[in-house]
Amino acid sequence: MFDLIIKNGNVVLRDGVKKVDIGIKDEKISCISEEITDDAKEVIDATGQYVMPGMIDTHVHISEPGRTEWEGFETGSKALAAGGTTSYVEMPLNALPATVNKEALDLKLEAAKTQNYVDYAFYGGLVPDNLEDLEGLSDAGVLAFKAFISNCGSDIPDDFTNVDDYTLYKGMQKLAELDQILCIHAENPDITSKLEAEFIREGKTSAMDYPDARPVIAEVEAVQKAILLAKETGCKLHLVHISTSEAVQAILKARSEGVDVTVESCPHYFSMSAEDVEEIGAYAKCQPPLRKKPVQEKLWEELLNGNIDWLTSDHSPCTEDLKLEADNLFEAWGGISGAQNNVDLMFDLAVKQRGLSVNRFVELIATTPAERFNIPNKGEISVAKDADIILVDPNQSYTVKREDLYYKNKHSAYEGRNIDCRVTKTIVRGNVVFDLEEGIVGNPIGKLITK
Ligand SMILES: NC(=O)NC(NC(N)=O)C(=O)[O-]
Ligand SMILES: [Zn+2]
Ligand SMILES: [Zn+2]
Repeated sequence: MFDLIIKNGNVVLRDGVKKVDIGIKDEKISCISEEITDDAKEVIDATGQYVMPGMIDTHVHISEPGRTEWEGFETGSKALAAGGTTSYVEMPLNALPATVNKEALDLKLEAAKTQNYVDYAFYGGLVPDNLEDLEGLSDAGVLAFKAFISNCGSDIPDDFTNVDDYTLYKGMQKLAELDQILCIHAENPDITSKLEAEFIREGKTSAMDYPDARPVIAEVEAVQKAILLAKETGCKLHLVHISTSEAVQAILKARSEGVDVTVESCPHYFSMSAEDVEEIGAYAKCQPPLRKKPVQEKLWEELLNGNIDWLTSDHSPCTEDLKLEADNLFEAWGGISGAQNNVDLMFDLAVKQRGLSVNRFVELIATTPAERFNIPNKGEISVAKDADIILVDPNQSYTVKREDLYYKNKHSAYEGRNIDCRVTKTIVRGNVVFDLEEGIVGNPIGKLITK
């Protein structure tokens, strides 16, 4: 007797898409077979839909505690569930205090405990003056670490701060010893902050000016620095939200020379360009910036050629006033609320419109991040793995509407956009947590994942 059987779906397995049934028992996938006729407490008919592992979103900012008016674990994890994410890793910045020592992590753990609808894990931060705290964070189970080679732009005392070169060097040495991955936001802070100031002085603050104030070279230079230090220290490196082909190429070159480095990008870099920001406005502002069309097209080539390892949302929410009340785009909060539209949007754009294979898509959203972050029980539909499964209907279309968003602040750069694909069910360890008809189902059953 199974707890749940998913029947008749096009199941995305490692070696191809197959029409098979999936039997789930005690939160795990216990049987995959052409036809399962056994009894089950519940049967889901997935005819006409893809059945794939849920997204593992390794880049989410939930700002709780401390900035709960921006986002919280309950609302954020509901949005993730509704968008087809079954696990996420929470960034060490935007909450107050930032997650840069064990005490701050404990506050996160306490706040997260009873509110998550999907499984979750945490990053620790690497900031100036916390070299002594890295081991404690590692021992407490953070999945990886995060640093900024970029301006964090906050002078609030408990907020996150970017690393200086000394901290980066010493931190990487320490993280190599601890066998931890360091994830880096890479944009040269000197170039970007001084260029931005210059552009503002000259009144050049349009959507098309913004990427020029944070130019491609700022990303490439910071990526090169990170690579150089990773090579020297032996630290495992991951570059987050990469926005340019040039940076991807630098990473590929380093990997071919033996550096242990991976790279992510985000749906917004593929779904919107600087030209679109002119219409959408500050909702679509982020760092690194959305690029102009020709730059974006080169990033698309990298994705389609298999050169980007995985996709993340970089869900970086805020209250609406920080988007709307800024004097100009340069002053608005940089961060896009995107947790709820990753799977459907990218399936539409990459698989349906540009011919990416469904198997490659699943590697990008689930299999590769699970392997890189060493989450051995997730990321794949195979026997004995956690039953973290989503149903994706490639034949449904819908328009993104404010009232359907679960975010604490219901704004999105995608509001009004039509998406030709839809997540219809999200299942976390065998529990349906989202159903298109019913919305969020049941209680917050999300569990902590530790290293
Ligand atoms: N403080 C942030 O959340 N920053 C984030 N903001 C973006 N991406 O615009 C990020 O990941 O850098
Ligand atoms: Zn970042
Ligand atoms: Zn981020």
